[in-house]
Amino acid sequence: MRLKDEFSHNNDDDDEEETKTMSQCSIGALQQQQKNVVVVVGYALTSKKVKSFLQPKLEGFARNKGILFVAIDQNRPLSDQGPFDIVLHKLTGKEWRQILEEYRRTHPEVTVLDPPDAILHLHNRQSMLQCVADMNLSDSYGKVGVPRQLVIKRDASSIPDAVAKAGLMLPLVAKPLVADGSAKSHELSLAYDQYSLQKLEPPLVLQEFVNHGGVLFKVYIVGEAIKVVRRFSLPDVTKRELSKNAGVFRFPRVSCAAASADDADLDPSVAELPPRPLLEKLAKELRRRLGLRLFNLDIIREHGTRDHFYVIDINYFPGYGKMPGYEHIFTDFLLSLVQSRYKKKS
Ligand SMILES: O=P(O)(O)O[C@@H]1[C@@H](OP(=O)(O)O)[C@H](OP(=O)(O)O)[C@H](O)[C@H](OP(=O)(O)O)[C@H]1OP(=O)(O)O
Ligand SMILES: Nc1ncnc2c1ncn2[C@@H]1O[C@H](COP(=O)(O)OP(=O)(O)O)[C@@H](O)[C@H]1O
Ligand SMILES: [Mg+2]
Ligand SMILES: [Mg+2]
Repeated sequence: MRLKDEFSHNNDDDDEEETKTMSQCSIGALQQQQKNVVVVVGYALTSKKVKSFLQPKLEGFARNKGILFVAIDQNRPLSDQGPFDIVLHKLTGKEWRQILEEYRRTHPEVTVLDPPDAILHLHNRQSMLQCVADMNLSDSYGKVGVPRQLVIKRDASSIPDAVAKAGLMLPLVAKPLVADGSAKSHELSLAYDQYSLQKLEPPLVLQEFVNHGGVLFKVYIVGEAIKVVRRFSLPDVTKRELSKNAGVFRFPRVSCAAASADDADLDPSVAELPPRPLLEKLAKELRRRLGLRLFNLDIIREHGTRDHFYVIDINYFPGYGKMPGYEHIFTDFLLSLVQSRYKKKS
């Protein structure tokens, strides 16, 4: 951990002023203004993410706790910037991953949230859920699995046969195999009959649709902290609807809407949050298996059951701005990271 005094930058007695980079100067200047800085967080985020995550309430909170957020300039070498205690990022692309890997190698003292290869694991909707399937979590609080699914790499005409062979039940949710955050990766459809499946565009994952009463739970994880919220989701598909409908229908991003289902008048058996001990266990194990500290899960309860849950999606560095109390949780987490490093050293 960098303590207050180590941070103060005295320009007068610095002979190497000319070799100092712009970002070091500006961090120094910011530190002058913010005397109690203990943690410097470099961030590389999309402009959308900066807007939703780095809200004034977070920056204000952080400032009071001695945390300074500094934008990483992607046009300059990362090593010339900082010094950072933590690097926070959500950018895609091989080039960026290589930059970060190199930086992790040369700056082991910096906590990079999170390792690029661990994030990559979530960019494929098959590997994303593998950890949950392997875990086979089942205890007195409930059971957590993943919907049955099939990966189609190519050749849409083979889908009806492949689905029949695998014994998947309709309706099916068709999801692009790649989940890299692009608009296309969020284009999902619901398929009511086997033959229309030929219209889909591989590579994709075909997942059994699980009726869940139109409500899903978003479980946000920030290190060891967990926060759960309710969101509206797709309504149940009845047997009657299934027999009457045919075709493949694109559906919008229902659960991403800002409207939370937390205050809605819902059937209590649908609205009841998953048991806390079950989520604690799931989150702890996923943190370990995925090697990630910043992610969320979309989890649904099979309608008509009390404790059968399915994880349908895992997202890296999700929309924390929508998580109630994120400014407290996130700043505490950042401080805890630096404190645990400091403890390890002493
Ligand atoms: O922007 P938001 O707040 O809607 O956040 C998105 C997430 O919404 P959520 O927190 O689950 O409500 C969203 O979650 P879903 O995939 O919609 O479940 C994703 O995490 C999305 O990131 P990406 O496009 O997959 O890279 C997130 O988008 P980015 O902010 O990372 O671009
Ligand atoms: N297997 C499923 N059963 C029921 N609903 C699903 C299933 N998979 C996805 N959904 C619905 O589709 C939405 C988007 O799917 P998701 O896998 O979360 O993709 P994205 O990464 O685009 O958020 C979910 O929030 C949920 O409403
Ligand atoms: Mg989702
Ligand atoms: Mg997702």
